[in-house]
Amino acid sequence: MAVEETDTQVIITNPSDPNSSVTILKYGATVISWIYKGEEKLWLSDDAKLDGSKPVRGGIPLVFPVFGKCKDASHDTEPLPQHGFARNSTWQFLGQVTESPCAVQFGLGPEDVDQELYKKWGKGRHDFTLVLTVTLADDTFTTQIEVENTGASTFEFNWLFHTYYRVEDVTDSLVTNLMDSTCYDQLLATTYQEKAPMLSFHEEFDRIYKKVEEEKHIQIVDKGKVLVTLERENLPDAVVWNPWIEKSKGMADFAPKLGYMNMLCIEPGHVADFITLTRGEKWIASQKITPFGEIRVQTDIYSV
Ligand SMILES: O=P(O)(O)OC[C@H]1O[C@@H](O)[C@H](O)[C@@H](O)[C@@H]1O
Repeated sequence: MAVEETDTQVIITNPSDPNSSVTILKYGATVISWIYKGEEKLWLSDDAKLDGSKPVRGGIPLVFPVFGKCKDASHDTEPLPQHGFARNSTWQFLGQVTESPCAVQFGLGPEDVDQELYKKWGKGRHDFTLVLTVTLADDTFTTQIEVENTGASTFEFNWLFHTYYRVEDVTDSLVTNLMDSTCYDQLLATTYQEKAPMLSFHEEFDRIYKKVEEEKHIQIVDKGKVLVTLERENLPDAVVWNPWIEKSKGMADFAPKLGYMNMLCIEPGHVADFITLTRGEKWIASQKITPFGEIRVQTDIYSV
């Protein structure tokens, strides 16, 4: 069977390759595993809580309606906790939508969110439907989100696929095609133009790359081999994050303690500013991940 549902999760197996699968936890509609040809591609902490007691440390947590903690006291999302409420709500499994490639959907509405938490967003007046579509094709894995404003009040939101990739050694990993983008370094609280043709990782890293052109495919490269080619639709910003030693030590659900060496987050989103949806409007965005590729150098000046 290509799609198997248990009380807590949904597993998709590629009918043409039993060694390729995706596991999605209903809690947060969090993808917790993507195995391609027998190899796990996502990082999941050994101490990640999968029982709904806190957002999952690893996989692909979903960030909505706010990225980080909103610092603007007058904004609707300001009372919400870091990264909003989608990652810590149990989504409804809507079923399989296509057979080949195999795709499943999950839905979230205000009724699925802890009411105390939900009311922190615009005093509970925003009505919305989120539909997540997870598609496992032979050589690609796609997560797509549709946000619909089903209420009378206009709302503003951020979206982010907080994707944790598994890497062998992060100090050997390079990230391409962010050169020339405007970057906000969250650790230094400064904005500058990225000049490095490839990013490398030797200390804590927490940056938001803004308005990265859709034609640019962000890649993770390890010793000349492309581990990930990431295509984005409607997701102009990309957060690149590694907590390194001290920060990961401070996270109770982060294990093993040297796990920061084996993970790298590349998080496509719309976070540098808010998306506005008026009554009845829909917004759709997706990330498509290919676990290989040719190295492509795409700068603002030339593309190979
Ligand atoms: O611990 P959390 O809430 O899952 O957040 C993890 C990280 O998520 C990243 O997206 C942020 O840029 C970091 O600043 C943050 O530390």
